[in-house]
Amino acid sequence: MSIKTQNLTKLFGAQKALDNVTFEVKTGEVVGFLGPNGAGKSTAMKILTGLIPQTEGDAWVNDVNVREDSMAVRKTTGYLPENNPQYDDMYVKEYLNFVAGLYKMGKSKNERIASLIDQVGLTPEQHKKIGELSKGYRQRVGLAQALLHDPSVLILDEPTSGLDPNQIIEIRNLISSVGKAKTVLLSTHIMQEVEAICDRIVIINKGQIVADDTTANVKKKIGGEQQVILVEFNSSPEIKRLEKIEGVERVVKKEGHLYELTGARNVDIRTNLFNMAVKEKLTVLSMQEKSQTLEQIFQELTTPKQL
Ligand SMILES: Nc1ncnc2c1ncn2[C@@H]1O[C@H](COP(=O)(O)OP(=O)(O)OP(=O)(O)O)[C@@H](O)[C@H]1O
Repeated sequence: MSIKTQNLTKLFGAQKALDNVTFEVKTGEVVGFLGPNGAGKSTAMKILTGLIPQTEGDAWVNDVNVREDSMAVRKTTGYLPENNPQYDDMYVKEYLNFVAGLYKMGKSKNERIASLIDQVGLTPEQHKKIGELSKGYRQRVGLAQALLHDPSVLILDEPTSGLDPNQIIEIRNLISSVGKAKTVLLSTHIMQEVEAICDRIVIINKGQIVADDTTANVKKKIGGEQQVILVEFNSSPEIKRLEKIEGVERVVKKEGHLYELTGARNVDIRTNLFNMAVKEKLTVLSMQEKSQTLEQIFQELTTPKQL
């Protein structure tokens, strides 16, 4: 197991930023850490990288207890903090050299820096001062800094926040490619990001884990009780006729001759719908099951239910 937390709790004064948080990231996995603002993502990441201590519970990176040996953890962990603080007056290479010095990287560092500058796409901007770089390029410097000592574990706090759509895709591709050989825990608010690059998601809300599974399983579990069928006819039958189909609980007419039928999953609505269409001489042009998006699931798990 590359990352493990057990009953991790963090109090800031009276506020519980983390409340008994237990999760694991297996070696080689890319896991998305999701949650609304203030959910506790950055706090958990700071504890995992040894920046702040937990109040209770334990955290391990590569089987090393973070509280017991945070220096050993730092050697095998690359961390991109949320605000990616860097020295604006330093040149890109100068900064990476400085970080390499902190890791006591020795002579190999020049070669490593040159290859990372290429890998993260910093080549055209490598001669600039960090303060002169756009947000996307600053983020690349942050990633290069996190990758410099070739860590086996990467902890990335909102790596694509504030980037334009092209930069988001570039940084995502970069994470995907470096993620092939590393264990990655990345926090994000962007659901597509999780679907695009993560093997699994851990969703946290108000300091507590509310989901921990593969994206597909989370979708199945949360959106699993109901099925939604989109059906298009070549005419517009009355809603009442569709409501009579066995298993259908709700019908919503969409644009044109398109309808959305919702019902319990234990009845095969599609077969019943098809049989009814044949019987009533309705022509079905298309029929498909609509899957719940990760956004809807995230909303369901992290917003208080209306009474
Ligand atoms: N140093 C601190 N002192 C006091 N409260 C803090 C401190 N750091 C974090 N908190 C509080 O802990 C809670 C969790 O914050 P955290 O930054 O971990 O959330 P997050 O999930 O990373 O949010 P975001 O998505 O907005 O970055 C918040 O309510 C925050 O205000």
